[in-house]
Amino acid sequence: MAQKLTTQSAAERIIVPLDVPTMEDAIALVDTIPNVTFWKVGLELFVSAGPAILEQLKQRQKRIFLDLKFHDIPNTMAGACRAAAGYGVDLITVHAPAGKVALQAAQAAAMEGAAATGCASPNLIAVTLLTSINPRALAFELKVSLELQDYALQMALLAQDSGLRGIVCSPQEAEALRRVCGDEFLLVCPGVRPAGSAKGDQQRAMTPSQAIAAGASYLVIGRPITQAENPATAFQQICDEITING
Ligand SMILES: O=c1ccn([C@@H]2O[C@H](COP(=O)(O)O)[C@@H](O)[C@H]2O)c(=O)[nH]1
Repeated sequence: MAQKLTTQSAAERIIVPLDVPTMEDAIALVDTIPNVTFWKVGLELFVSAGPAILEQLKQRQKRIFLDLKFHDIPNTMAGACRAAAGYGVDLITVHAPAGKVALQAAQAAAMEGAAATGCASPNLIAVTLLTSINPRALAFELKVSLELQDYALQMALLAQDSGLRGIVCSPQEAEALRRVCGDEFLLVCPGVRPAGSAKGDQQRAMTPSQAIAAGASYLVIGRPITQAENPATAFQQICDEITING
């Protein structure tokens, strides 16, 4: 039976993305929600602010998910992961469809990059299928003939066979993937929406407590928190929802 979470342990399972255009906006947001312990730096902020934002987060003793979703040939993936691991971040993303040789090279290079800089090894995790893709887009735009759940499973197994520590997946696939990939494999789930909040571009969403019950290791929850009138209250309400309904 799943263990009941306390409010604090619920808070530690939520990663909040800093999807903002500047370093100043990012720092303001971090300081607005002091109870958030795990922040995600994605493409928008890293392209605009560079690695200096990672230093700011470390100074505040925050955990960091560097979500740059590398997808390239093996040599380039390896170089990017080696460099990213040198920042001393906790999680790094790549795309699973880059293929086994690229994923293995990325995993080995991340370990080398961490060792060379004396940083703790990051967990490299692979995006199975973006949570903005629905079954129709998978079939008719991406021309993938597998059912969405089967495709996500194949990508998860590819990541696991390549030696990665986990995946990014929708909470809708989490239960099946947890069953197949086992308890130690990290399932990091975006596409999480409290009941009644706008889905935006997320196509395969679940509520926070449903996602935890489905087996998610971490939830990535952005706009329902960061665009709320009071982000700290919105974060607290999500922690409470997980604690009460989980
Ligand atoms: O499949 C994926 C992979 C990454 N993301 C990222 O998660 C957050 C979600 O933000 P919301 O505001 O809660 O929608 C965002 O930074 C994405 O880049 C994802 O949504 N889906």
